[in-house]
Amino acid sequence: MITTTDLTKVYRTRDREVTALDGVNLHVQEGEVHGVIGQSGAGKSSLIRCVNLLETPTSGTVTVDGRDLTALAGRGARPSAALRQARSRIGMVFQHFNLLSSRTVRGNVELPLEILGLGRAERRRKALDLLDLVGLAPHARAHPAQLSGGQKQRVGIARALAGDPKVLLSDEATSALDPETTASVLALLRDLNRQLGLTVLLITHEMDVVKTVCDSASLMRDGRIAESGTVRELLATPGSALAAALFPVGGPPPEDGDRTVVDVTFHGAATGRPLISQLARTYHVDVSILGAAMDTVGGAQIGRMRIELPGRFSDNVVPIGFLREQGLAVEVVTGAAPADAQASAAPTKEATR
Ligand SMILES: Nc1ncnc2c1ncn2[C@@H]1O[C@H](COP(=O)(O)OP(=O)(O)OP(=O)(O)O)[C@@H](O)[C@H]1O
Repeated sequence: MITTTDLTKVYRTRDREVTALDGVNLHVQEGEVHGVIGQSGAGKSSLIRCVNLLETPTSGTVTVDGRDLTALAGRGARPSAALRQARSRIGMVFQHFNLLSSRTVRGNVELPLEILGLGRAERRRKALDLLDLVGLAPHARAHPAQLSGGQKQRVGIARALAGDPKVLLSDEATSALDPETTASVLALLRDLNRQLGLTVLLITHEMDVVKTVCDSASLMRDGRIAESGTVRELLATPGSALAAALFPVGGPPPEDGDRTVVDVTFHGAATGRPLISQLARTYHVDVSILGAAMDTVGGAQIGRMRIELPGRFSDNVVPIGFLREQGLAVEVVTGAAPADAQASAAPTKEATR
C-alpha cells in the first residue's frame, strides 16, 4: 500500500547540508499498522512528511495505493491538482493536534470537507458521523480549549478521516498524552484499522506504542531503515535490536564457558506446550531457565525464554534441532555456534509471512 524506493531527503541551508533520509526502502502492506521507531534525528518525521509529499523528496519515489506521488508532484512550489486529490485520500494526525481554536469541534472536522467542496448539509452530516465514530459526538459544539488532550486527538483523527482515506499517517500522535489516554487513542487507531481496513503508518519513539498496536515495524537509524519486518519476523531474526527492545528476554548475560545459551521464541499454540520439559526428558539434558517472559505483541501471544544447556554448541546440535522442528525460533547466544547455525535459526521472510 505504501512503498518508498531509494528515498532521500537532503535539507540544504546556507551553510550546511543535512541528509535526513539516505536511501529509504519501506514497504507497508495494505491493512497493516506499521510503526517506524528510532531516536531523535533518525529521520522519522522526514520520512512521514515525504510519504504524503508535505516535504519534497530530493530523490527516490513514493507510491501510495498504486499511485506514484512523486510523479504527480509537478515542478512548481504549488502541488498539482492530481497530487492534492491523491493527498486527500491520505489522512494525517499530528502530535500537537493542529486544531483551529476559533472553530468548534464540528467546524474543525468540516474544514477538509469544505476544501473538498461538499455542501453545508453534507458536511454537517459527515462531520457528525465521524465524531460519532471517534466517540465525540456529544462534544460537537465545544471548542478545542474545552477538551482534554485525548479528546483533541480524537478530533484530529476524525478530521484526518474526512477524505475517506485508505491510509492514515500518524506523526507521534500520542507523544503529548498520558499513558492512559495514549492507550485509548491507540485502541481507537486499532479499531479504525480493523473496521475501515485503514493502513496506518505511525512514527513514534516509544517502544510500547509499537508493542501495543503494530503488526510490523521498522527501526530507523541515521536516515536509513536498519531493520524492518512483522513483529514475528523480527523476533525470529537473530541479533535484531528491535526484537530485543520490543521483548527483552531477561536473564543474566551469557558467560563464556562449556555451556550453550539459547533464546527461544514461542508463538501461538506453542506457548501452551511443555516443550522444554519434553526436551529435557527426550535428550536427558539438564535445562536451566535463565529468564522468561510472556507478552502480547501486536495482538498475538508470544513467549521468550533464555535457557542454558550443558556443553558447547556442537554437543547440543540435536536438542536445538528438536526445538526448531517444533517450530520455535532459536537464537544461539553463546556456546561457539557456527555462523550458519545463527542464520538458520531465522526463518526466511516468505516462510514467516
Ligand atoms: N527543515 C529542516 N531543515 C534542516 N534540517 C532539518 C529539517 N528538518 C529536519 N532536519 C534535520 O534532519 C534530520 C532528521 O530529522 P527528523 O525530524 O526527520 O528526525 P526524527 O527522527 O523525526 O527526530 P525527532 O524524533 O526528534 O522528531 C535531523 O538532523 C534534523 O536536524
